[in-house]
Amino acid sequence: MHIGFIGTGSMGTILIEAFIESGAVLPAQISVANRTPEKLHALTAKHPDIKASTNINVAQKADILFLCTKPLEYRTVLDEIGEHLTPDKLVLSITSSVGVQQLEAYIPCKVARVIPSITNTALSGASLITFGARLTQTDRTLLLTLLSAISTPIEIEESQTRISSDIVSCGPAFFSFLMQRFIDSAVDHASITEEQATRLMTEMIIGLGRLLEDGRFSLPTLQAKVCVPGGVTGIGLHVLDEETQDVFKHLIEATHNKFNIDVREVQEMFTNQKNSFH
Ligand SMILES: NC(=O)C1=CN([C@@H]2O[C@H](COP(=O)(O)OP(=O)(O)OC[C@H]3O[C@@H](n4cnc5c(N)ncnc54)[C@H](O)[C@@H]3O)[C@@H](O)[C@H]2O)C=CC1
Ligand SMILES: O=C(O)[C@@H]1CCC=N1
Repeated sequence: MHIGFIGTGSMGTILIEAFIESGAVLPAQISVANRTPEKLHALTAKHPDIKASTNINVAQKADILFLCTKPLEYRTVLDEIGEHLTPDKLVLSITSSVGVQQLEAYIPCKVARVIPSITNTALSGASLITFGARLTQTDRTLLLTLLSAISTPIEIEESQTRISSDIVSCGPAFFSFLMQRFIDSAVDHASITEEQATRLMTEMIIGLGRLLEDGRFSLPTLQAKVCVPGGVTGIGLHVLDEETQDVFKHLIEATHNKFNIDVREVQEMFTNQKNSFH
Protein backbone atom coordinates (compact mmCIF):
# COMPACT_ATOMS: atom_id res chain seq x y z
CA MET A 1 0.00 0.00 0.00
CA HIS A 2 1.30 3.46 -0.87
CA ILE A 3 0.01 6.64 0.78
CA GLY A 4 0.23 10.08 -0.82
CA PHE A 5 -0.09 13.50 0.79
CA ILE A 6 -0.66 16.67 -1.24
CA GLY A 7 -0.04 19.58 1.14
CA THR A 8 2.56 19.19 3.87
CA GLY A 9 1.60 22.18 6.02
CA SER A 10 0.53 21.86 9.61
CA MET A 11 -2.01 19.01 9.31
CA GLY A 12 -0.32 17.12 6.46
CA THR A 13 2.88 16.95 8.51
CA ILE A 14 1.02 15.96 11.70
CA LEU A 15 -0.66 13.06 9.88
CA ILE A 16 2.53 11.85 8.19
CA GLU A 17 4.56 11.91 11.39
CA ALA A 18 1.77 10.29 13.42
CA PHE A 19 1.47 7.41 10.92
CA ILE A 20 5.24 6.90 10.99
CA GLU A 21 5.49 7.13 14.78
CA SER A 22 2.64 4.66 15.21
CA GLY A 23 4.46 2.13 13.01
CA ALA A 24 1.34 1.75 10.84
CA VAL A 25 3.12 3.17 7.79
CA LEU A 26 6.81 3.06 6.84
CA PRO A 27 8.41 6.25 5.46
CA ALA A 28 9.14 4.34 2.23
CA GLN A 29 5.38 3.88 1.74
CA ILE A 30 4.82 7.66 1.71
CA SER A 31 5.02 10.18 -1.15
CA VAL A 32 4.52 13.90 -0.59
CA ALA A 33 4.05 17.06 -2.64
CA ASN A 34 3.66 20.67 -1.57
CA ARG A 35 3.43 24.02 -3.32
CA THR A 36 6.30 25.42 -1.24
CA PRO A 37 9.31 23.09 -1.64
CA GLU A 38 10.94 24.18 1.66
CA LYS A 39 8.28 22.32 3.65
CA LEU A 40 9.06 19.15 1.68
CA HIS A 41 12.77 19.50 2.36
CA ALA A 42 12.12 19.85 6.11
CA LEU A 43 10.13 16.61 6.03
CA THR A 44 12.54 14.57 3.89
CA ALA A 45 15.54 15.81 5.92
CA LYS A 46 13.89 14.23 8.94
CA HIS A 47 12.58 11.13 7.14
CA PRO A 48 14.93 10.42 4.19
CA ASP A 49 12.85 7.46 2.95
CA ILE A 50 9.80 9.65 2.26
CA LYS A 51 9.61 10.42 -1.46
CA ALA A 52 9.09 14.11 -2.30
CA SER A 53 7.60 14.63 -5.72
CA THR A 54 5.01 16.54 -7.77
CA ASN A 55 1.25 16.51 -7.23
CA ILE A 56 0.81 14.37 -10.36
CA ASN A 57 3.47 11.81 -9.40
CA VAL A 58 2.06 11.52 -5.90
CA ALA A 59 -1.46 10.99 -7.27
CA GLN A 60 -0.21 8.36 -9.73
CA LYS A 61 1.64 6.38 -7.10
CA ALA A 62 -0.81 6.56 -4.17
CA ASP A 63 -3.43 3.95 -3.34
CA ILE A 64 -4.71 6.30 -0.63
CA LEU A 65 -4.31 10.03 -1.22
CA PHE A 66 -4.77 12.62 1.53
CA LEU A 67 -5.61 16.11 0.21
CA CYS A 68 -4.17 18.36 2.94
CA THR A 69 -4.56 21.80 1.40
CA LYS A 70 -7.05 24.47 2.42
CA PRO A 71 -10.57 24.09 0.96
CA LEU A 72 -10.28 26.68 -1.81
CA GLU A 73 -7.13 24.98 -3.10
CA TYR A 74 -8.88 21.63 -3.69
CA ARG A 75 -10.13 22.51 -7.17
CA THR A 76 -6.67 23.59 -8.40
CA VAL A 77 -5.17 20.36 -7.09
CA LEU A 78 -7.93 18.18 -8.53
CA ASP A 79 -7.74 19.85 -11.93
CA GLU A 80 -4.04 19.05 -11.96
CA ILE A 81 -4.28 15.40 -10.86
CA GLY A 82 -7.86 14.46 -11.89
CA GLU A 83 -6.99 12.38 -14.95
CA HIS A 84 -4.76 10.13 -12.81
CA LEU A 85 -7.44 9.36 -10.24
CA THR A 86 -8.48 5.92 -11.46
CA PRO A 87 -11.49 4.20 -9.81
CA ASP A 88 -9.33 1.95 -7.60
CA LYS A 89 -7.76 4.90 -5.73
CA LEU A 90 -9.10 6.32 -2.47
CA VAL A 91 -8.99 10.13 -2.15
CA LEU A 92 -9.53 11.72 1.27
CA SER A 93 -10.70 15.24 2.05
CA ILE A 94 -9.46 16.36 5.47
CA THR A 95 -11.52 19.51 5.55
CA SER A 96 -15.08 20.04 6.79
CA SER A 97 -16.23 22.29 3.94
CA VAL A 98 -15.31 19.88 1.11
CA GLY A 99 -17.92 17.12 1.26
CA VAL A 100 -17.83 13.56 0.02
CA GLN A 101 -20.64 14.02 -2.52
CA GLN A 102 -18.95 17.08 -3.98
CA LEU A 103 -15.77 15.09 -4.60
CA GLU A 104 -17.71 12.10 -5.95
CA ALA A 105 -19.37 14.38 -8.48
CA TYR A 106 -16.00 15.72 -9.61
CA ILE A 107 -13.67 12.69 -9.65
CA PRO A 108 -14.32 9.03 -10.52
CA CYS A 109 -12.39 7.33 -7.70
CA LYS A 110 -13.37 6.28 -4.19
CA VAL A 111 -13.82 9.19 -1.80
CA ALA A 112 -14.09 9.65 1.96
CA ARG A 113 -13.62 12.47 4.40
CA VAL A 114 -11.34 12.18 7.42
CA ILE A 115 -11.19 15.20 9.71
CA PRO A 116 -8.14 14.86 11.97
CA SER A 117 -7.14 16.69 15.13
CA ILE A 118 -3.88 18.01 16.52
CA THR A 119 -4.40 15.44 19.31
CA ASN A 120 -3.53 12.76 16.73
CA THR A 121 0.09 13.96 17.11
CA ALA A 122 0.04 12.12 20.45
CA LEU A 123 -1.61 9.11 18.72
CA SER A 124 -4.68 10.11 20.69
CA GLY A 125 -8.04 11.86 20.36
CA ALA A 126 -10.63 11.24 17.64
CA SER A 127 -10.70 11.45 13.85
CA LEU A 128 -14.04 11.97 12.11
CA ILE A 129 -14.92 9.75 9.15
CA THR A 130 -17.61 10.04 6.49
CA PHE A 131 -17.46 7.21 3.95
CA GLY A 132 -18.35 7.79 0.32
CA ALA A 133 -20.69 5.49 -1.59
CA ARG A 134 -17.94 3.87 -3.69
CA LEU A 135 -15.99 2.32 -0.82
CA THR A 136 -16.26 -1.44 -0.39
CA GLN A 137 -16.39 -3.02 3.04
CA THR A 138 -12.70 -3.88 2.60
CA ASP A 139 -11.87 -0.22 1.88
CA ARG A 140 -13.77 0.85 5.00
CA THR A 141 -11.96 -1.68 7.16
CA LEU A 142 -8.59 -0.67 5.72
CA LEU A 143 -9.25 3.01 6.39
CA LEU A 144 -10.52 2.36 9.91
CA THR A 145 -7.45 0.21 10.67
CA LEU A 146 -5.12 2.91 9.37
CA LEU A 147 -6.79 5.68 11.37
CA SER A 148 -6.98 3.53 14.51
CA ALA A 149 -3.18 3.64 14.63
CA ILE A 150 -3.23 7.37 15.33
CA SER A 151 -6.70 8.07 16.75
CA THR A 152 -10.12 6.77 17.68
CA PRO A 153 -11.97 6.97 14.35
CA ILE A 154 -15.63 7.97 14.74
CA GLU A 155 -18.07 7.78 11.85
CA ILE A 156 -20.29 10.87 11.55
CA GLU A 157 -23.23 11.91 9.40
CA GLU A 158 -22.63 14.73 6.93
CA SER A 159 -25.05 16.93 8.91
CA GLN A 160 -22.92 16.58 12.08
CA THR A 161 -19.73 17.65 10.37
CA ARG A 162 -19.29 21.18 11.71
CA ILE A 163 -20.31 20.57 15.31
CA SER A 164 -18.20 17.40 15.48
CA SER A 165 -15.20 19.24 14.08
CA ASP A 166 -15.79 22.13 16.51
CA ILE A 167 -15.36 19.63 19.34
CA VAL A 168 -12.69 17.28 17.95
CA SER A 169 -10.51 19.53 15.77
CA CYS A 170 -11.06 23.07 17.07
CA GLY A 171 -11.63 21.91 20.66
CA PRO A 172 -7.92 21.59 21.50
CA ALA A 173 -7.45 25.28 20.61
CA PHE A 174 -10.60 26.35 22.48
CA PHE A 175 -9.69 24.49 25.66
CA SER A 176 -6.03 25.58 25.52
CA PHE A 177 -7.34 29.14 25.34
CA LEU A 178 -9.55 28.62 28.40
CA MET A 179 -6.67 27.04 30.29
CA GLN A 180 -4.45 29.99 29.41
CA ARG A 181 -7.16 32.39 30.68
CA PHE A 182 -7.29 30.46 33.97
CA ILE A 183 -3.48 30.58 34.25
CA ASP A 184 -3.32 34.32 33.43
CA SER A 185 -5.89 35.10 36.12
CA ALA A 186 -4.05 32.91 38.63
CA VAL A 187 -0.83 34.82 37.96
CA ASP A 188 -2.60 38.21 38.11
CA HIS A 189 -4.53 37.56 41.31
CA ALA A 190 -2.44 35.17 43.40
CA SER A 191 1.19 34.65 44.27
CA ILE A 192 2.10 32.05 41.65
CA THR A 193 4.38 32.20 38.62
CA GLU A 194 3.11 31.43 35.10
CA GLU A 195 5.49 28.47 34.96
CA GLN A 196 4.13 26.94 38.15
CA ALA A 197 0.49 27.60 37.27
CA THR A 198 1.05 26.05 33.80
CA ARG A 199 2.64 22.99 35.38
CA LEU A 200 -0.28 22.52 37.79
CA MET A 201 -2.82 23.07 35.00
CA THR A 202 -1.07 20.57 32.72
CA GLU A 203 -0.98 17.87 35.40
CA MET A 204 -4.65 18.51 36.24
CA ILE A 205 -5.74 18.23 32.58
CA ILE A 206 -3.72 15.05 31.98
CA GLY A 207 -5.23 13.54 35.13
CA LEU A 208 -8.74 14.63 34.11
CA GLY A 209 -8.23 13.11 30.65
CA ARG A 210 -7.18 9.79 32.20
CA LEU A 211 -10.13 9.86 34.57
CA LEU A 212 -12.53 10.42 31.69
CA GLU A 213 -10.79 7.74 29.67
CA ASP A 214 -11.41 5.05 32.26
CA GLY A 215 -15.11 5.95 32.20
CA ARG A 216 -15.53 5.91 35.97
CA PHE A 217 -17.48 9.17 36.21
CA SER A 218 -19.87 11.02 33.92
CA LEU A 219 -19.15 14.77 33.68
CA PRO A 220 -21.99 15.73 36.08
CA THR A 221 -20.93 13.02 38.57
CA LEU A 222 -17.36 14.24 38.44
CA GLN A 223 -18.50 17.79 39.30
CA ALA A 224 -20.68 16.51 42.13
CA LYS A 225 -17.79 14.47 43.58
CA VAL A 226 -15.42 17.46 43.62
CA CYS A 227 -18.04 19.77 45.13
CA VAL A 228 -17.77 19.32 48.87
CA PRO A 229 -21.03 20.59 50.42
CA GLY A 230 -20.30 24.05 51.82
CA GLY A 231 -16.87 24.03 50.15
CA VAL A 232 -15.14 26.23 47.59
CA THR A 233 -15.76 24.35 44.31
CA GLY A 234 -19.48 25.06 44.43
CA ILE A 235 -18.78 28.78 44.76
CA GLY A 236 -16.49 28.61 41.71
CA LEU A 237 -19.01 26.58 39.70
CA HIS A 238 -21.68 29.17 40.49
CA VAL A 239 -19.43 31.89 38.99
CA LEU A 240 -18.85 29.74 35.90
CA ASP A 241 -22.56 29.07 35.54
CA GLU A 242 -23.38 32.78 35.76
CA GLU A 243 -20.61 34.03 33.49
CA THR A 244 -20.36 31.39 30.75
CA GLN A 245 -24.06 30.89 30.06
CA ASP A 246 -24.00 31.85 26.38
CA VAL A 247 -20.31 31.47 25.59
CA PHE A 248 -20.54 28.16 23.74
CA LYS A 249 -23.85 29.08 22.09
CA HIS A 250 -22.11 32.14 20.62
CA LEU A 251 -19.02 30.13 19.72
CA ILE A 252 -21.10 27.53 17.85
CA GLU A 253 -23.08 30.24 16.06
CA ALA A 254 -19.82 31.90 14.97
CA THR A 255 -18.14 28.73 13.71
CA HIS A 256 -21.30 27.67 11.88
CA ASN A 257 -21.66 31.10 10.22
CA LYS A 258 -18.07 30.90 9.00
CA PHE A 259 -18.63 27.31 7.88
CA ASN A 260 -21.71 28.33 5.85
CA ILE A 261 -19.63 30.97 4.07
CA ASP A 262 -16.87 28.42 3.38
CA VAL A 263 -19.37 25.86 2.08
CA ARG A 264 -20.88 28.46 -0.31
CA GLU A 265 -17.41 29.37 -1.62
CA VAL A 266 -16.53 25.71 -2.12
CA GLN A 267 -19.85 25.12 -3.90
CA GLU A 268 -19.12 28.03 -6.25
CA MET A 269 -15.65 26.66 -6.85
CA PHE A 270 -17.07 23.28 -7.92
CA THR A 271 -20.08 24.73 -9.79
CA ASN A 272 -17.75 26.59 -12.12
CA GLN A 273 -16.69 23.21 -13.35
CA LYS A 274 -15.93 23.04 -17.01
CA ASN A 275 -14.28 19.68 -16.55
CA SER A 276 -15.42 17.08 -14.09
CA PHE A 277 -13.30 13.96 -14.59
CA HIS A 278 -16.14 11.49 -15.20
N1 LIG B 1 -4.81 22.54 11.58
C1 LIG B 1 -5.71 21.72 12.12
O1 LIG B 1 -5.75 21.47 13.35
C2 LIG B 1 -6.71 21.03 11.22
C3 LIG B 1 -6.76 21.29 9.87
N2 LIG B 1 -7.68 20.64 9.09
C4 LIG B 1 -7.73 20.93 7.66
O2 LIG B 1 -6.46 20.70 7.09
C5 LIG B 1 -6.32 21.52 5.93
C6 LIG B 1 -4.93 22.12 5.91
O3 LIG B 1 -4.77 22.88 7.10
P1 LIG B 1 -3.33 23.25 7.62
O4 LIG B 1 -2.41 22.08 7.42
O5 LIG B 1 -3.51 23.79 8.98
O6 LIG B 1 -2.95 24.41 6.55
P2 LIG B 1 -1.51 24.83 6.03
O7 LIG B 1 -1.67 26.14 5.36
O8 LIG B 1 -0.51 24.68 7.14
O9 LIG B 1 -1.16 23.72 4.93
C7 LIG B 1 -1.67 23.70 3.62
C8 LIG B 1 -0.54 23.27 2.70
O10 LIG B 1 -1.04 23.10 1.39
C9 LIG B 1 -0.03 23.52 0.48
N3 LIG B 1 -0.64 23.79 -0.82
C10 LIG B 1 -1.50 24.80 -1.17
N4 LIG B 1 -1.85 24.71 -2.46
C11 LIG B 1 -1.21 23.62 -2.97
C12 LIG B 1 -1.18 23.03 -4.25
N5 LIG B 1 -1.87 23.51 -5.28
N6 LIG B 1 -0.42 21.92 -4.40
C13 LIG B 1 0.30 21.41 -3.38
N7 LIG B 1 0.31 21.94 -2.14
C14 LIG B 1 -0.45 23.04 -1.92
C15 LIG B 1 0.56 24.75 1.12
O11 LIG B 1 1.85 25.04 0.62
C16 LIG B 1 0.58 24.34 2.59
O12 LIG B 1 1.80 23.72 2.95
C17 LIG B 1 -7.42 22.59 5.98
O13 LIG B 1 -8.34 22.28 4.96
C18 LIG B 1 -8.04 22.40 7.36
O14 LIG B 1 -9.43 22.61 7.37
C19 LIG B 1 -8.54 19.70 9.59
C20 LIG B 1 -8.52 19.40 10.91
C21 LIG B 1 -7.63 20.05 11.85
O1 LIG C 1 -9.24 26.41 11.85
C1 LIG C 1 -9.64 25.63 10.97
O2 LIG C 1 -10.34 26.03 10.02
C2 LIG C 1 -9.29 24.17 11.04
C3 LIG C 1 -10.49 23.29 10.96
C4 LIG C 1 -10.43 22.43 12.18
C5 LIG C 1 -9.29 22.90 12.92
N1 LIG C 1 -8.66 23.82 12.28
